Amino acid sequence: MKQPSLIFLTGFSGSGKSTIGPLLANSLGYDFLDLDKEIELFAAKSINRIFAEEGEAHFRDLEHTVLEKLVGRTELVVSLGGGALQHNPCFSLIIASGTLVYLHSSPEILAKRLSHKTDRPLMKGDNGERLSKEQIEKKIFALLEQREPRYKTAQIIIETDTKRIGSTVEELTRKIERYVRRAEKRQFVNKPKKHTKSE
Ligand SMILES: Nc1ncnc2c1ncn2[C@@H]1O[C@H](COP(=O)(O)OP(=O)(O)O)[C@@H](O)[C@H]1O
Ligand SMILES: O=C(O)C1=C[C@@H](OP(=O)(O)O)[C@@H](O)[C@H](O)C1
Ligand SMILES: [Mg+2]
Repeated sequence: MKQPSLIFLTGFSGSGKSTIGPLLANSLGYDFLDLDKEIELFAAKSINRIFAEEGEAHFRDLEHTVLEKLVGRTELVVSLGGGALQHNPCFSLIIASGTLVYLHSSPEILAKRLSHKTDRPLMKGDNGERLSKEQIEKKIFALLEQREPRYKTAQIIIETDTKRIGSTVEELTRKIERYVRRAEKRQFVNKPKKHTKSE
């Protein structure tokens, strides 16, 4: 059953899911999980090593395995990895289980935030070499074109480029509280009535 208060944060690498997630959970009074961190605990190895030693397909299977353990929970914020929605079993599970929130950032801002990072295997060259900011921007444009359609299926979409992190958290808290209240009310109204013996 879909749990409106099970909040999934999606968006491209660098959009702020892992940074904003815990702050948002605290503001909502919810628990928080970072799916990448849960995968690293489950696999007992870093994401870079999973990609290097077992490949992206295995990483996507791990994403699904770990996601299955947390669906059904309520009052929880989950920061997804940037590619989770592209794997059909994960996408189906996420949209059936909770509320999807898309943190939208421009490719230019994403490239700026990612240009000094080494912990995103997909932002490296084919031989694992570091890329220039321009090469990263090119990769972002290509991947975003593939991924944006599923990001945009989110029930809540928020711009992060020009806002301070605190403002994004405040705006998201208001939007999510309003959305969850209305969704839970709809579920209550549509809930099949129990027939008493006298009827
Ligand atoms: N709204 C923001 N403004 C400025 N820097 C940000 C913002 N969101 C994230 N960052 C920075 O961008 C980098 C990536 O953020 P992160 O939360 O890891 O993104 P994701 O989990 O979506 O890949 C981090 O260094 C973080 O501090
Ligand atoms: O874009 C992707 O496919 C990925 C994004 C990463 O998470 P972040 O979005 O937190 O960087 C992590 O799941 C992995 O490196 C794959
Ligand atoms: Mg992250």
